[in-house]
Amino acid sequence: MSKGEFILPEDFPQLQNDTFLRAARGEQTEHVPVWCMRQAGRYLPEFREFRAGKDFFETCRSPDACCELTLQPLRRFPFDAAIIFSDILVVPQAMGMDVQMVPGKGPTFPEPLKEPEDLQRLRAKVDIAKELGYVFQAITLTRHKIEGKVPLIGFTGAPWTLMSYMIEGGGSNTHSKAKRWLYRHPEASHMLLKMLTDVIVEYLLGQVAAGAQALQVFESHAGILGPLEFQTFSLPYLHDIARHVKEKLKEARQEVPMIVFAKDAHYALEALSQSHYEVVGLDWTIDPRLARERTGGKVSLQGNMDPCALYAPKERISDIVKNMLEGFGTRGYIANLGHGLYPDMDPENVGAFVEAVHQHSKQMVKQI
Ligand SMILES: Cc1c2[nH]c(c1CCC(=O)O)Cc1[nH]c(c(CCC(=O)O)c1C)Cc1[nH]c(c(CCC(=O)O)c1C)Cc1[nH]c(c(C)c1CCC(=O)O)C2
Repeated sequence: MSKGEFILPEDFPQLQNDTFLRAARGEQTEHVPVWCMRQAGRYLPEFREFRAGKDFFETCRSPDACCELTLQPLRRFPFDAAIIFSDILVVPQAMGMDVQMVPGKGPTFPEPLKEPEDLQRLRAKVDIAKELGYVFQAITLTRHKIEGKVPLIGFTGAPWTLMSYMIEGGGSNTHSKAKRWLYRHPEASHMLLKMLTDVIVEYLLGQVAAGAQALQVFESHAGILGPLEFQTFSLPYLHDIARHVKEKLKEARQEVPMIVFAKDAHYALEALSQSHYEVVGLDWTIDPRLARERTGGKVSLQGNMDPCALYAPKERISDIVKNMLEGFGTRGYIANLGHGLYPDMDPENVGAFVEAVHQHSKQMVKQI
């Protein structure tokens, strides 16, 4: 696929269930759509079996494997959307950094960025089609193989979250190495965030050209910033991403809803609801009614059941879901967890969550 060449929607099987897309646009649907972050993941025995003995990023680079892993959860549960199997750390790889997934430890950068001079190690101009073409191929293949059952979501990490990984070199409790840059090297920090933003915009446009029907931007490390730091080092870049992606899509007469998930960013709810994203994703620490109030009906909301509620017995899950639905209401709402599924979660309880969302929301819609 050459740059700027758009595959026409009619090339793909027709979409049969558009509840997710309609809810993202703020419309009333017959039932509340539901999907789960990390729905393609280790809680599924078939996922563990398929991934066994294979390197994580090798798997990410195989379009066939990504397609299979994306489809696995759909064979079990009536999810209303699929998310392409990949990882946010393919972007730092595309910029020239080595990233490995170490079993039991998680993502690891053998040579993280230490000082501003290290920015010179990054590719100044990234050939997105060359470096990340495998993700685009995975999306196109999956969009065909999904046979129009549900929409396919593409995604990226947000600049601050990626920057923090690139400097920390892996997971961290304090993120103090990355935050040190913000306080000590603000100019170099902005330089890096801008570089990431440029790559991310092209990457997301490539995903849409390849067939992604919605885009989610993961600012997973928002909560580690305070309000002022978020306003300075995260929000402007989240804005720029949505603005530039939408501008380009408009030129190509395409419309794709965008979701921003800034985990633990309570303080930024109002700002996020005015940041050009159709949907704001919420973690479980925010009360649904309060979130509606603070976002003032400007955006659709997505979330936000505590993933750990899936450890509860099924009847209790049903009650928790009912309560959540009553808090959010059924219009302009996409049910999800407040973060990803954990590997030790019981697939049966995930099924109970999905069923409870559909069942309770259908009842509620009938009573409107
Ligand atoms: C921070 C982050 C990463 N990756 C991602 C984020 C943002 C979301 C969040 O806040 O969790 C995003 C991501 N990672 C993965 C997906 C696939 C789609 C889906 O959600 O189903 C998505 C959307 C696959 C994956 N990415 C990863 C797995 C598990 C590892 C495996 O399959 O071997 C999956 C299914 C690995 C990964 N990748 C990353 C981490 C922290 C880990 C876990 C490491 C561990 O616990 O050992 C970085």
